[in-house]
Amino acid sequence: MITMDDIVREGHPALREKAAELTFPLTKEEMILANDMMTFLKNSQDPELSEQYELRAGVGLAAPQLAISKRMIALLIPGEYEDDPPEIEEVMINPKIVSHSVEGVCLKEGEGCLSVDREVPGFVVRHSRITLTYQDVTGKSYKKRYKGYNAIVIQHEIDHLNGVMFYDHINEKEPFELDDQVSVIG
Ligand SMILES: Cc1nc(NNC(=O)[C@H](CC2CCCC2)CN(O)CO)c(F)c(N2CCN3CCOC[C@@H]3C2)n1
Ligand code: NI
Repeated sequence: MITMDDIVREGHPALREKAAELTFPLTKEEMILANDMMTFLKNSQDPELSEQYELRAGVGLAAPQLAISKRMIALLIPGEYEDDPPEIEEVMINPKIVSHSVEGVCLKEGEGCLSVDREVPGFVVRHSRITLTYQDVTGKSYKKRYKGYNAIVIQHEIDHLNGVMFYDHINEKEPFELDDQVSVIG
């Protein structure tokens, strides 16, 4: 199982590389990786297991964070209420933002990253609405639209596939500067 020991931290070259597209059918190893990434997110959101294995909670994970430079991300975004089904529970292969809004959005508390062992204060402004194409582990293609919190998480993960860290987006001089095209959520 994936633990925090498997997640590389800033300074590791994999976090600054452009990851390679996957081809289909996926290898057995790639299928196992997809499954292990989703299992990590589930474990990290489980109060007992996250404590037992000392996991930091995550709603997303990208393969480069495991030093695997492939375009694969896992998303496990809970529903609004305790017993709701997850908002997103998906492993996306070769995800691509094909269009996006002019308007921006950011999380009120800023962002963190499982590969960054420090707080980096500041607004991380992202597209508030995105249209995404991706494939699932069987190779089936999708084209979907996401907005708000879901769009933020997806963009954070796709950034990892392009060697971008969340703090690259923070305005160093004015970390909490906002223009009127940006809404603050969360
Ligand atoms: C927002 C949030 N970020 C958490 N961690 N950071 C991450 O997921 C990083 C990715 C996120 C950072 C900002 C946008 C994407 C991981 N990243 O580095 C991968 O690239 C959380 F854990 C979390 N939640 C809310 C839901 N809760 C359900 C119950 O379990 C606890 C969980 C806590 N919300
Ligand atoms: Ni991250």
